[in-house]
Amino acid sequence: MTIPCVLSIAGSDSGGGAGIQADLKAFARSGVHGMTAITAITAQNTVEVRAVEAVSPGMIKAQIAAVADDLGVDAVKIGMLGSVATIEAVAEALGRLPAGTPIVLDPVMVAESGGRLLDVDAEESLRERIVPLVTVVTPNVAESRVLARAGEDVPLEEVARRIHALGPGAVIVTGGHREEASDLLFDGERFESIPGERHPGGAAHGSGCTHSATLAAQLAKGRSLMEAATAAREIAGAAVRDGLREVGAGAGPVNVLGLRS
Ligand SMILES: Nc1ncnc2c1ncn2[C@@H]1O[C@H](COP(=O)(O)OP(=O)(O)OP(=O)(O)O)[C@@H](O)[C@H]1O
Ligand SMILES: Cc1ncc(COP(=O)(O)O)c(N)n1
Repeated sequence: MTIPCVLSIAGSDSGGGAGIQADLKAFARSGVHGMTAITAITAQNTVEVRAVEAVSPGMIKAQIAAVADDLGVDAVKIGMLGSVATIEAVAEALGRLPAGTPIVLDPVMVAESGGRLLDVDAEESLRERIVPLVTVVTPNVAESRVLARAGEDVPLEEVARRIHALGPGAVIVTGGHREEASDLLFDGERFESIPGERHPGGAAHGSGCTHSATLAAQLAKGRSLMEAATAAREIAGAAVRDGLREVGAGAGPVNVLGLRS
């Protein structure tokens, strides 16, 4: 039996809580081989994003082609993209992957600590160039309202419908910032609520990255969208519950591998 190979196209978090670093831990948790195409390097900790440096579009495309040409890509997770130039490079590279490769997009916009991770002028490119290409997009509530251009008065179901109309296969609005912490899945026909316990005392820096990386890993393993979404909710929730509250002065990193010394 060959192990699935899953590619994360995302930014590096020097604090190890989110981004590429979270994705590799989540891939290991789901028992797949993780590969990376780094889009940007952030100088970041649990309190703030101090600096961001984009990787060149040519180097991003080269990383994706290098792994696709040799190891093969059974699923993709996309996280921080940052700028219009990066979005163009990633859209081009995705077009060269075999048709039907599952692609999960976590539309990262702002870090939990508040720093911007997507240029405001890149929101439209994300909507037009990436969202229509993906199998499933996993915004949190705030990101879903930006993607759908919907204010607070629009019900979440309608927000999900508007995002689906942009062209992805499905939408999962994640519930970390909702009172009941349940995720909402819309596949274009039906809504499914994916419930789970809320862990208010946990540590949630990297929860969205962990969720989307787990979703990609589970799809690479051949799970259905509902099975993969259920596993991603469970694993991300447990990673928040077991999160490293004592690490850093801000929101501590999630702990998807259940590490304790
Ligand atoms: N306090 C919590 N208790 C239980 N589950 C949580 C909690 N916070 C987040 N989750 C779960 O983690 C996953 C990610 O959700 P969330 O809405 O936090 O994403 P996000 O805001 O994009 O995360 P991030 O800010 O790390 O990018 C979802 O499945 C969500 O239900
Ligand atoms: C490189 C990178 N990618 C994604 C996030 C979002 O994660 P969070 O919202 O938990 O800060 C981040 N902070 N840094």
